[in-house]
Amino acid sequence: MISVEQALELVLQHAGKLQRCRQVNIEAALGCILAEDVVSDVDSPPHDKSIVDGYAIHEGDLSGENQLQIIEHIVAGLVPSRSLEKGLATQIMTGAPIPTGTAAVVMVEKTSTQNKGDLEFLSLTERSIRPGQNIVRRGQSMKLGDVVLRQGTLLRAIEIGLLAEVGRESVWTLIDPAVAILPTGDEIVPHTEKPPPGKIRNSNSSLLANLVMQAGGQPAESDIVPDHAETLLQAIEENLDCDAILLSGGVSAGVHDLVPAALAKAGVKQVFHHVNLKPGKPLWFGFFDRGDDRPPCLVFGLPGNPVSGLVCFELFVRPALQKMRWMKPRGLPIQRATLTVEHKHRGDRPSYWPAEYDSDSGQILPLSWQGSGDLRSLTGANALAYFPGGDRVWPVDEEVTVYLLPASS
Ligand SMILES: Nc1nc2c(c(=O)[nH]1)N[C@H]1C(S)=C(S)[C@@H](COP(=O)(O)OP(=O)(O)OC[C@H]3O[C@@H](n4cnc5c(N)ncnc54)[C@H](O)[C@@H]3O)O[C@H]1N2
Ligand code: MOO
Repeated sequence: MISVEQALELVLQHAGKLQRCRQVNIEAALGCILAEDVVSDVDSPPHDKSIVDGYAIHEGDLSGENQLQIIEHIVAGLVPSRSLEKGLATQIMTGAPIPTGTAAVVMVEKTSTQNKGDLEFLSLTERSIRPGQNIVRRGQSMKLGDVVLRQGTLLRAIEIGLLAEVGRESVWTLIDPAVAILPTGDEIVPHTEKPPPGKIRNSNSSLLANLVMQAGGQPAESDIVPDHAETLLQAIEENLDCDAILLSGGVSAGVHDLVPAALAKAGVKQVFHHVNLKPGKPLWFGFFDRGDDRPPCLVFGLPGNPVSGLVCFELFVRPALQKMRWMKPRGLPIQRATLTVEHKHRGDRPSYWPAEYDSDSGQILPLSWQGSGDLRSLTGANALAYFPGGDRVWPVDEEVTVYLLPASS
């Protein structure tokens, strides 16, 4: 049986960068991948500006000893109309353009003013003022024509703010990977129904669809596919145009585990079946060549047990979606953490055990978990703790590797 590392390498060998793009308004671009280089149409700041509320002064007055005559008050949105000379000062607000002849700006807190008739005078309490103090030069953070965002960038709030700063109403972005979700099994009923004896609700479609969305994909949930070879084949064929298909169930050794045979019949080429991990061992992976310039449709036969499906998604599907979206296929972030309780590991398979990670203390608590069908215990999990294969007692304070599950905010 291949290892997790070998399986991931094979998955990534077959995952290709998607190329189809669409234009979106920047208001709707959060989480999208930028498909163009973005160039600034302005200098930022657009003028030499003050970074404090205060007074602009001339280089002849940098000693701070002279009393200066205030000649103008520049509030936000105004531009100075008079140049500075020795003995003159202009009141200026944060962000306002400085008058020509300005050598430095002194913060208002380091000044006092005095009226003499119609005239207003400024005294400075600060001495030996540094030339250029409190001034940011035009174009210091970006210049007209600079490439400010590169193709392939994930658009977060920060990048969208920058798009607004360079005047973009819309941008070209990558179309999210289309991911079909096919739940299989005669025992599965829609989650909106009360399951009769022997049946179980379909929780995997909701779980997987939301994992896909969290990973930047566009899920399409299909109806439950019964354990019937022809129906299964048809459901697979209908979805081969997608960028990926996630089947759930029917990949282990049961009499109704029809998925591998149906995939072969649909022309999906098997790359591997079974990976040395727990939970998730029966994972099936293959690809379908779509016969055009698009990368192949990746097909994952996920084990039916919800936690097995979740673990396989995080270890293999997430990195594949990252690669499709031009990102580094890093998968989940990894940390080292110390165990808060002893953990007994049994079995040859390396395990990914649901756990609660505390980033403040760097500690990890493996949860009391009843196995791959027990999704309920994972409501307290924010991580998977990794234990290599082999029977071993892991003592308190021993360091282990943990994979951090994504938070939705
Ligand atoms: N003889 C063997 N039996 C099993 C093996 C094995 O190697 N040899 N592997 C076990 C492991 S490990 C797992 S994991 C499961 C996975 O089996 P399948 O992928 O074939 O999944 P099913 O048998 O169809 O279902 C397993 C389990 O999950 C429930 N399920 C299925 N679909 C859904 C759904 N959409 N929503 C919620 N729950 C679902 C299903 O009812 C079963 O309880 O096989 C072991 N057996
Ligand atoms: O992986 Mo099964 O993956 O042990 O439940």
